[in-house]
Amino acid sequence: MTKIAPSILSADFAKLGEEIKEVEQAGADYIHVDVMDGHFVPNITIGPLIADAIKPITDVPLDVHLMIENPDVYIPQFAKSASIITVHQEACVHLHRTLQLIRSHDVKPGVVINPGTPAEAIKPILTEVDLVLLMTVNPGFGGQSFIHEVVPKIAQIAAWREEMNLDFEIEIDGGVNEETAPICTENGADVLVAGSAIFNQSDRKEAIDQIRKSAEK
Ligand SMILES: O=C(CO)[C@@H](O)[C@H](O)COP(=O)(O)O
Ligand SMILES: [Fe+2]
Repeated sequence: MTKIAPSILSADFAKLGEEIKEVEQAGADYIHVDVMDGHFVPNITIGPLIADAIKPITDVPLDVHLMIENPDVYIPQFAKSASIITVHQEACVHLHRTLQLIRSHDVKPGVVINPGTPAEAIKPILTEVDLVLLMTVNPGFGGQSFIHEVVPKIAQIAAWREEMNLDFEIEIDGGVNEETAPICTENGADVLVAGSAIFNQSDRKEAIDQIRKSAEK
């Protein structure tokens, strides 16, 4: 079954705990936590203190998406609450070492690439990851439109996974909704991040069910 990871970037931060409980009860598979530093991307969001505060209120694994420069400095802090930590290839000078650092903290390592980065940039480290996250928007903000030109990269990563006999998950992030979800899964995606398509709806269960149903059509 397709996994759904609600991005709390689009939640109401004044009642974040309730928002997380609601998507947990609605069947969320991961809670997607977007961490932005105002340098790697032009926005500032959540730090480790918020991730620590969320952790004890939910049984859903935290999928922490680091959109920050020098992620190595902050990995030990996020490792206290995260089940998965993803780092951008574009932000890592020593990507292989950073992925090993994440695993050394007993957290699943994942790698992310922006829409403008070719799949080839991460081929040499696919053996090191539990998850590949493909951005279908330029990172920094929720509510943007899905960039369709990324779709062939989903299929490419899925093909390499099979050829190399690996079993990492493929996650898609940005502009995922009922219309774009099936395009992702048809091409090999296992996990769909959705922020505005879930939190902008009053009935979060209905929103998650609809995305999952259309993803599996
Ligand atoms: O990482 C990011 C944005 O940089 C995402 O996780 C967004 O938060 C997804 O939001 P929607 O496009 O689903 O509204
Ligand atoms: Fe994200």
